[in-house]
Amino acid sequence: MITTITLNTAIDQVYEVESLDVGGTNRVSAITQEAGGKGMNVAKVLQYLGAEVNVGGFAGGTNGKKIRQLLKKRAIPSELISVSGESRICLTVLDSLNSKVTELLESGPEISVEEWQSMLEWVKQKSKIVKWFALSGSLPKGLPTTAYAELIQIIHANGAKAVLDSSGDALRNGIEAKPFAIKPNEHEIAAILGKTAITETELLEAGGRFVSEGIDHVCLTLGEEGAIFVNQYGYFKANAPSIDVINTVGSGDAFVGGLLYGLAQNEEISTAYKRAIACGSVNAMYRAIGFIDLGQVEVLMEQITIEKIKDR
Ligand SMILES: Nc1ncnc2c1ncn2[C@@H]1O[C@H](COP(=O)(O)OP(=O)(O)OP(=O)(O)O)[C@@H](O)[C@H]1O
Ligand SMILES: O=P(O)(O)OC[C@@]1(O)O[C@H](CO)[C@@H](O)[C@@H]1O
Repeated sequence: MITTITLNTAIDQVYEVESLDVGGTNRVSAITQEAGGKGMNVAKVLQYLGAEVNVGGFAGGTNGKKIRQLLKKRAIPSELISVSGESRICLTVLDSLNSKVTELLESGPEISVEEWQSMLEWVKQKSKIVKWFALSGSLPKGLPTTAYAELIQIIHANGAKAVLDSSGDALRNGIEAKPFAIKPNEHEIAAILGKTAITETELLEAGGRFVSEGIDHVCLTLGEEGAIFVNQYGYFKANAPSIDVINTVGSGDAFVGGLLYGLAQNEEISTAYKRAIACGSVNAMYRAIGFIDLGQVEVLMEQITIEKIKDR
């Protein structure tokens, strides 16, 4: 069993328009609606891969009710904690003519101290029986920036492992709790290092430092450029396959899904890395967020090469 936790769940709505006219009237040609927030996408991908998965997080109001319904429709078991605030809607607008993706993300509900305590207690109980966790996404208002660090400490205390995918202070503090794996993109790493841009050398240095500090797998995603991996055996670089891109939103989550699947199955690590990249790329080939086609994943895995840059 793998549990994904999304503290800021969402209804992910995707609108496709022919050519987005900012400030004008736009007619929507296609709509998809899904339970969203990063951990939900990780769970969808894990389910496609055939893993046993369940989801935790906060959900409130009519949007929270809808999120539960959407999960039920997909037969993804959910143990969301009810909150008094309203869960958010995240809107992605796909401009098909200009191949542009625009995201409009609500900030989500404010979480009370009591609601956060319920989450800590839930994770305490859950990590006694579940070995693998994905902790994904932004923190809703009301939570301390140490929220992921607190969850990781509880998960570790029970001998379970966590993969963290967040940004800003939540990522910086989460890294200090030494999760089993992290998956920042290059911009997220640059931001926590106080930079606006980052070179490959700086990325490698940061990855090496995180591994020295106790993180087993540092996975730095580079969009169409693939990913850099740092682990106890060295520094590696992998290409992303060449694809026809429709919507890259959720590719990072699909990557985490593929990685977690491989780690939980105790796969050869290079296979798990290739699966992660392939899942991210396949997600980008479809309009829906967190959709993968298993056959496509297998095909793309064959097109990925992992090259060792240097030893550690
Ligand atoms: N244009 C692309 N072509 C091929 N593969 C892609 C492309 N964009 C993303 N991917 C795949 O998805 C993986 C994750 O992408 P990316 O680095 O954009 O993650 P991210 O920024 O966390 O994404 P998001 O936050 O939108 O979920 C990449 O490592 C790559 O395998
Ligand atoms: O505000 P967060 O949690 O950082 O990101 C939210 C979000 O953009 O991330 C997913 C794509 O990765 C979408 O499902 C969702 O809308």
